[in-house]
Amino acid sequence: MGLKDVVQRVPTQALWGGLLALWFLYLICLAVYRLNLSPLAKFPGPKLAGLTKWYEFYYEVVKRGQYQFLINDMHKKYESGVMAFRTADRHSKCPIVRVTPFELHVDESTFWDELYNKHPKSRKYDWMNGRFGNETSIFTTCDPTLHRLRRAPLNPMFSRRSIMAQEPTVQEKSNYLCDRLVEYMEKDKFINVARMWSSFAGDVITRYSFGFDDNHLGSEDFKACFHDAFLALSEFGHLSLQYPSLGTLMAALPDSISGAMDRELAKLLKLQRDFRTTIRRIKSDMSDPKKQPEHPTVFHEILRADLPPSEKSEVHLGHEAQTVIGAGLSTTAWAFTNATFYVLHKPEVLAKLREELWAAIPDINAADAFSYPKLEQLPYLKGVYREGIRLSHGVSARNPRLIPYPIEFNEWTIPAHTPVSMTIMNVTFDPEIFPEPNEFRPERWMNNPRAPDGQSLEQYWVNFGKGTRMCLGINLAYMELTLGLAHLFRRFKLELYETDKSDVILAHDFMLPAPKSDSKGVRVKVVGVEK
Ligand code: HEM
Repeated sequence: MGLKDVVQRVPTQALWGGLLALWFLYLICLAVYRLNLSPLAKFPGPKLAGLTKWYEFYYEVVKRGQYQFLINDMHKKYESGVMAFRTADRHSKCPIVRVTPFELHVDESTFWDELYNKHPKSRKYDWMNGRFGNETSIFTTCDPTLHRLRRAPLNPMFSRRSIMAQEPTVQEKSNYLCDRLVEYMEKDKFINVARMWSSFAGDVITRYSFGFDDNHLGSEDFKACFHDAFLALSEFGHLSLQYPSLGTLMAALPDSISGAMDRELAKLLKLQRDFRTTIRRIKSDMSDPKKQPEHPTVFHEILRADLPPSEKSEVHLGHEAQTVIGAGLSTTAWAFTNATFYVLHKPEVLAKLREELWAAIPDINAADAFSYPKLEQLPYLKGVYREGIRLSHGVSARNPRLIPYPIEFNEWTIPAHTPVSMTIMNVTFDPEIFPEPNEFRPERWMNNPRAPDGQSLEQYWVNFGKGTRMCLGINLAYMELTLGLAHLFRRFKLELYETDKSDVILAHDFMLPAPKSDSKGVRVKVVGVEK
């Protein structure tokens, strides 16, 4: 009698009962393994987090981007035992906790350099990189060798020298933004600041990527921008991390159905298709000298680079376009929004900024009035945009790395290949390094400041990441923020309109930071033009 005969003779009910029992047995063994036998079982943290990823699911998906806040609480709640190298206040804090069955999280600012800078062979965490539907881009490529290959043609396009050549575009967009502000003043209408800066940053990076832009700055109330669409995508990311096929499913749905489900997400899905169409067009135009852009663009250069054909496919370059444009737009616009809000919220900051800008730009019509080489030297302006970036976080989510050998951390040995994450805000809001971290204080960046351990404060300037995976667009971000803020505050008098701190403070971590969900946005009115 074969297995088939045995199965046929067993009553169906008993068969299902047996399968269920086996499944329960499997779950019990899994629980025993995860809580007692796994190499991570010795690390502190809630039992539920060590048992199942449903714990994270609940806080990220159901409670909408709350897990990072809970992780911060875990560090306060759990005792690590031996701890003795920071101030007394920190001794009670456990710097390492287990946040899922497979991942550890560290909250110890001095460890940032170790995790992100000292192990070039570390990889990103595959599980975390499927959330945006752009899994072959440089941001989501986990393997360090493949990442190096993909990043190599992009690095020269974002060097300081190449970005200096983009100044005319940033000046043109800044001037256009100012023309639009006059329009709003004449109509006495408020402006949604995040959408305005999103249009600005989006037009700049799209122009540099492809040689044209969609003129979001010219759209009514800046509504054409992708601010809300990228936020919708990043919230959806929490769900598609747990169920990766959902992203593929959404992308396969007709626009009418995805649009009915989530208008902003549907806009983003359409954008993904538009990116592929643009890449296809650039590719087919490559051999026609009449169809070449006047200035080098990111994607023309990648297509000219000596790379394997797979690295020039429409799908891969579509992913790369989504990354470059999405990363260039959302983070920069939110830093701008925070800087704009806090400058207007703190009269003493506005006064100091105005004093510096008026001294540097006595005549706004002079040929070099807003020249970048001049304005990038202004220390207070630099402090303003740095605080805008710091308080806006850049990326609010934890960012894991897997190191291919065991590493030591305090009294702990972290096993090889364990996903270990840290979170930018834990460093940039560390009160020992950034006293009164919630305060917008441009002065903290002036006169070569030092951290309490004697190191330059630059060591803890981690909003752009560190090491080989550090932000590609840092030079462009600095130029946009310097010029955009200088034009805005030198040329206009502005007032906040029905806006307070709760419109910028982080309330949801969707990987991109988001304020309270009923925020109407940071809004301003233009109340005067400066001469
Ligand atoms: C204030 C503005 C910005 C902030 C705070 C910021 C922050 C970051 C952070 C934290 C990362 C992740 C680093 C890591 O994984 O360790 C990153 C990566 C990246 N950023 Fe930015 N970014 C900004 C502006 C820009 C701009 C303007 C661009 C335009 C090209 C850009 C393009 C990228 C790209 C392509 C990556 C992926 C790099 C890689 O994995 O190799 N970012 N950025």
